[in-house]
Amino acid sequence: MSGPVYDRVALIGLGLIAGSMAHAMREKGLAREVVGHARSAETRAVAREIGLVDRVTECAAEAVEGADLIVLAVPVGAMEEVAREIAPRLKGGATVTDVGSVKKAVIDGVAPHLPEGVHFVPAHPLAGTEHSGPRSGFASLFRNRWCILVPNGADRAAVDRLADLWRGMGANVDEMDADHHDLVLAVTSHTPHLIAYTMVGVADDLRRVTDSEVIKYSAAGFRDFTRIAASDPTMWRDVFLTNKDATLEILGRFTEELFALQRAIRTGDGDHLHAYFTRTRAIRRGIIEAGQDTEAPDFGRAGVTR
Ligand SMILES: NC(=O)c1ccc[n+]([C@@H]2O[C@H](COP(=O)([O-])OP(=O)(O)OC[C@H]3O[C@@H](n4cnc5c(N)ncnc54)[C@H](O)[C@@H]3O)[C@@H](O)[C@H]2O)c1
Ligand SMILES: O=C(O)C(=O)C[C@]1(C(=O)O)C=C[C@@H](O)C=C1
Repeated sequence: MSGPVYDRVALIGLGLIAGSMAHAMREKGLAREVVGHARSAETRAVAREIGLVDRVTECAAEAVEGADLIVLAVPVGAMEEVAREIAPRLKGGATVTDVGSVKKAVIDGVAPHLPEGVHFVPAHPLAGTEHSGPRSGFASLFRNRWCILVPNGADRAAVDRLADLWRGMGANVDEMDADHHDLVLAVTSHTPHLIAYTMVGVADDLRRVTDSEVIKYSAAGFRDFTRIAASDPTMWRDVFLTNKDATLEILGRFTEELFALQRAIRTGDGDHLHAYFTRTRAIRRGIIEAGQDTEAPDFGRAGVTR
């Protein structure tokens, strides 16, 4: 990609995702100017200290003035409030996007506030870490990861331009409708996070029995759970409050399967357990063979046998 995709980009909320976008856009020269708004004086001070963006504003509406692309990078539950605040100052022809982990609730909250002539192209980069805040971003976060756009009838040229920005930051781009996105993410991200939170909570409840052994001897599986369970509480509270139906649907299925496995353990039904684990192992192997786990170590691929 050559040259900037947008002249001025405004980032609202300067945390992990906005910070990573700022680093990536700067590294690849994708925007002529990046303006950032943060609510707290502390975040604004850090953003200035590390030179995260070209200009930091105290007021969200001031940040979006004259911007060609406005990125809402706040927790899902704060999107509507921010949209209401910036709406009167948006430039005609500008594109508003968001990076929220849930799409239907964001569309319902944001779209009604945007004036005619402003394009709204919701997006969700499937990339993150358990860290948050203005120091947590890094330029390579989106490299070889998916970014899902949810155009919802938006102007084609505006959608394609946003797709160019995400590709410029290293992501692969796909499109989906909002309900489908929310169901897929309930399976691949939201419910797994809830399970990790629960498992770490259970271990913590048992800490008097196990002392610190759970942490000391934690094998890779539990260590991964603790990493996931360290994710931002505000962000995840909002995810579950706004993707309620899909998460409850998947949780219902999950508990049915869990009860079946629990029964197999109690009754000593080894065939059931073996057949189940064989099926799930094939799924992991399929992901690696399709080259869809870019972080899998080589020995993971080499270990795939039929
Ligand atoms: N962390 C991830 O793994 C990840 C991945 C993909 C998408 N997302 C989504 O991206 C969005 C941002 O997440 P993040 O990880 O960058 O979070 P973060 O906590 O690192 O940053 C969010 C920032 O928004 C600010 N904020 C909160 N309410 C605000 C308001 N009303 N006005 C202005 N600023 C406000 C917070 O102070 C914080 O600085 C969320 O909607 C999240 O669902 C997160
Ligand atoms: O790796 C992590 O820390 C993440 O959990 C990132 C993750 C995910 O579930 O994959 C979390 C939430 C997002 O909306 C997108 C990505």
